[in-house]
Amino acid sequence: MLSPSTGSVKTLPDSYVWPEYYEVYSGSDQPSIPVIDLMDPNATELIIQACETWGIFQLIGHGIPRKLVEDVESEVHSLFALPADQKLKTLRTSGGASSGYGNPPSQALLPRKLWYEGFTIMGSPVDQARVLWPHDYQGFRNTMNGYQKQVKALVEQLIRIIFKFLSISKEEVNWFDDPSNTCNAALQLNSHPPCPDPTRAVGLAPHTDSSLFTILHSWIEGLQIFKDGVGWITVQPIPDALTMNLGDFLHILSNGRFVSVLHRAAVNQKYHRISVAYIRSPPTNFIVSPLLSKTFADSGQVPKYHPVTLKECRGLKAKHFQAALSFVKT
Ligand SMILES: O=C(O)CCC(=O)C(=O)O
Ligand SMILES: [Fe+2]
Repeated sequence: MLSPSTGSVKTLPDSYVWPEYYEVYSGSDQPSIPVIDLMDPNATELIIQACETWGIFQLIGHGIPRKLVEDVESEVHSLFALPADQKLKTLRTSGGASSGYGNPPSQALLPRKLWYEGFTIMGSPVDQARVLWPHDYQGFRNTMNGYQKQVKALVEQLIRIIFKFLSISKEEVNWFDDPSNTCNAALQLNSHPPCPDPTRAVGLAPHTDSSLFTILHSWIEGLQIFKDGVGWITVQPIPDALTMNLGDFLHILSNGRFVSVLHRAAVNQKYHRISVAYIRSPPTNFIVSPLLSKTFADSGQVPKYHPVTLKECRGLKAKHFQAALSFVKT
């Protein structure tokens, strides 16, 4: 996590200097991430194709108003602009509240510090908002609740499209519509202030998400994805688009057919970059197994992964980080 003085430093402190430099592909033939209009009559085929070849796409025509996204961005800036000791009052602790200020769990396994501050919201943000703004928390709470509600409906629409293609029946995913499953979605707010030496610092280290699906928004360039055969590619923000990236659980459910995209966040010298990720996962203890029949009759019916729960997957990630999925492979 960034220390209180980091915002004003002119030189990158050693603890933030990464040994490895991630070159980004800059050829003129750089393939571009699919942009899909949800109102397109062929949206389903385009989404499935993007899931199979990229594991990520940008979505327009999704119906979430620009004004709401702008309000979220503005509330998130106000949150990270608060004094450090105020933010630290909501610090997430192991075994404590799962909402609040803190580092990604992977930080402990990384060789250097991330140029990063994060804030996680599970369920209603009201308790943390009250601590951060004791006299005026309603604006933050209402905006975040409003965004969570709309983005949740959008994710569910997309997951339904994907489940239908995978021929997943209602019984197989009875957890998906269960109203008591409120804790399998998180709003992850990410902040990367301007950095004095962005090529040697890392905002978020390369990772895949332990989710079914993540919906991301940022106005500022910084998200990069790894494409086999090409290398690291920058995702160019498009006005009004939301970025959809698939996580480990759709990869496992599809028996490896859908890509769980490797991605990272780069930082820059000029702008304070904010990103907002809505992360939708299966319930913590629900066992996910590859689906072998029906849609993928051609894939040889050999499961590529053992059945696994989110809890187990998180445990493996906390121990082995990006090597985690190799422990679930058959
Ligand atoms: O900041 C970004 O664009 C990526 C964020 C991300 O990967 C995450 O929150 O898991
Ligand atoms: Fe991510």
